[in-house]
Amino acid sequence: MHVIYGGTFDPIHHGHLRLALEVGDSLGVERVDLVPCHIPPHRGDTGAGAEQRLELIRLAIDGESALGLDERELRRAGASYTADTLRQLRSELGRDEPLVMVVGTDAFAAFDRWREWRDIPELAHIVVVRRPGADLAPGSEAQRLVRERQAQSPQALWQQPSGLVLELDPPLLEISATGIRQCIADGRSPRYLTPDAVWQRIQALGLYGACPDRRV
Ligand SMILES: Nc1ncnc2c1ncn2[C@@H]1O[C@H](COP(=O)(O)OP(=O)(O)OP(=O)(O)O)[C@@H](O)[C@H]1O
Ligand SMILES: O=C(O)c1ccc[n+]([C@@H]2O[C@H](COP(=O)([O-])O)[C@@H](O)[C@H]2O)c1
Repeated sequence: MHVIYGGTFDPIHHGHLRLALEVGDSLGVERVDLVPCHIPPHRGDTGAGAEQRLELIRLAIDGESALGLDERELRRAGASYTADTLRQLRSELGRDEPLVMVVGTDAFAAFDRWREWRDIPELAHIVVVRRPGADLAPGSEAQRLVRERQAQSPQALWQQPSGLVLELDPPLLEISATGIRQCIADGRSPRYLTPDAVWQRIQALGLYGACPDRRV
């Protein structure tokens, strides 16, 4: 089974890292690959450039064998559409290997606005992680997909290559990249929200309004 977890990761934080470990444990896989967006299709400019976000992820997962980094979206020009990423992976993995994408309910709520979203369940399973305050709207396409394709257990995802939606409700850390960017812009330290190595590099690069001369 191949598991990917996509995001803007602007910047990566302990909420992302913890979630990836929780999902990997629940599914029984050895590794979850983080897939940073190059150009997010759905939001404005990022605070840090693609290569900078990538560098921060490398620092965050250094020495952690349960987390990997898949750089394919950064190597592709233009907006990073998930359907393109899954299609590429499917052709590499062959048609029988289970492929899983992980997404929080905040991002999945707008699933029917993703490019070629109807193709995605044919390419991969979807693990939807329930995030507090981001329930799927009743009657939405996202909720319909969860109902119609619901997997009864993580084991079910091992039995077929794609097509199921598994809801997970692991303990989550209430951390957001927006909160971290705001904290730094306000001149406060985001320590303990993101790995120390990430925060040190953010300061050294002066990202998100961090002042390189005033290390905290
Ligand atoms: N604290 C968290 N715990 C679990 N999942 C999270 C957490 N933060 C983000 N996610 C999930 O990680 C994926 C990537 O999220 P993203 O990179 O947008 O992070 P974010 O912290 O939500 O960023 P921003 O605040 O800029 O929107 C999404 O599927 C999102 O639901
Ligand atoms: O493919 C799309 O059209 C699409 C639209 C919105 C979001 N996504 C993906 O959803 C993932 C989470 O997005 P975000 O905004 O929470 O970082 C990330 O991998 C995005 O590429 C993908």
